[in-house]
Amino acid sequence: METPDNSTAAVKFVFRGTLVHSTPEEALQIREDALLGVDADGKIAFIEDGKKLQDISKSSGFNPSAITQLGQQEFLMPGMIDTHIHASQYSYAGTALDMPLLQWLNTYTFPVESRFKDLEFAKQVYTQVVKRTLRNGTTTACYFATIHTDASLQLGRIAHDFGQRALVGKVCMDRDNGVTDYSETSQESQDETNRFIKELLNQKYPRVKPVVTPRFAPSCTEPLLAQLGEIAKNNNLHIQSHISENLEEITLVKGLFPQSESYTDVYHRFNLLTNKTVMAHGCHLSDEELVLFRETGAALSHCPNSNFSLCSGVLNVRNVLNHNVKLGLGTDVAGGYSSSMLDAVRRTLDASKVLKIQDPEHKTLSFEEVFRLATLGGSQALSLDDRTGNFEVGKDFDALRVNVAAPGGPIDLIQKEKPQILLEKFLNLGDDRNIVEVFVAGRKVVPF
Ligand SMILES: O=c1[nH]c(=O)c2nc[nH]c2[nH]1
Ligand SMILES: [Zn+2]
Repeated sequence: METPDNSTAAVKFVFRGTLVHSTPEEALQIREDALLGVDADGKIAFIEDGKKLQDISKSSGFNPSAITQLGQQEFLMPGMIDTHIHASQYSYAGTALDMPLLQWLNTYTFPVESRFKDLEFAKQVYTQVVKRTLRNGTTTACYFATIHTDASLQLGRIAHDFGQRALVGKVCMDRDNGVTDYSETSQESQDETNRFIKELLNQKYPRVKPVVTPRFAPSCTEPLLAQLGEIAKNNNLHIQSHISENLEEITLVKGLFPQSESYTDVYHRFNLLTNKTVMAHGCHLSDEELVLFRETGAALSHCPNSNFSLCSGVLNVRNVLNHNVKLGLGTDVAGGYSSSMLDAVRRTLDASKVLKIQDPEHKTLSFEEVFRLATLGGSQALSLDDRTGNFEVGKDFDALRVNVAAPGGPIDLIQKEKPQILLEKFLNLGDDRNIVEVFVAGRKVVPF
């Protein structure tokens, strides 16, 4: 009698059906009638042709009858990666979109964020945002919390408990912003950042990590930026912030940092641009600044809903990609009003078309390219592409099971469609009703 090969004996479950994902070479790669096996560690054990079922089941030691067969209108795709979202702003998502950035921060954002010293309030909002984003298919989120260490730690715990992969940032801001009850001294900001990092790392959550988070240059003094650069370097941590979102902000930065050659140079001088840095927006960056991004390996998070909602600007994604700068998509809740990465996909396509309207020579993004930005691009922007972002043997199984014709869902299919059309319809018309299951590292995290 044949014995199963031990090296692949630990296959936990297998899907058979259509896979759609991206590679660096191909924005959309489709595999029909594929077999995808997931091992006990939640990693992709094999991806094979469905016709090889008998051979693979023998060599991998699983029973062919235990396979989950996907339906005609279903496919598996990689989980989506939100490279920039303020968990602490979720309570007012969908409102307060009537002002430009700096006024918006003082009027709406800082007063709401100051409420997160109340751990009960924090728990309520953070539980809702983690559940909502998971339901929307966000398997990895890069979160801003607030200045409050204990509430930020709680966000890390909630993401871990629900099984979301997350980077969590305790926000740092030591410049007076005129809002009582929402500021910290430089010393507090440093000490609390160190405590946050230590306590979060001590939890040993496998998929939730701290990210050093200067809010943006106008919120931070030079000594604090310098300290945060040191902390990130000494602990080999991710870094996130905002850059070049609107013109008034850029003028403010010029006045606050007269020694710096550009907004990008402010962060560069304090060692805050690394290959583990992700900066939100960048709508108004010059080509020279994009070169600095590429040279340092720093990434951009494109947040088009926010850029439209706060009338900040329109990022030229094509130009960023032509500069070989890593780029992912972000919802930027609550400057962006939607917590769904499907919305980020649609707004990215809209932004690209706005540029085309302004300049007929502009080469618009295809839906396949934007699909890649929402998945593989995000994982590259967060330097997590060795773990997630697409379907490769050895990567974690972070995936969405999508049913384009889900009963009661928003899409009517009139006829049998090819996988490429099914994906396009889902990206443009779908919502959480179409996302029937969500997996992170092989664990089914939706339905809860
Ligand atoms: O969109 C944004 N949201 C914020 O909370 C923020 N803070 C600084 N810059 C910001 N931009
Ligand atoms: Zn933001």
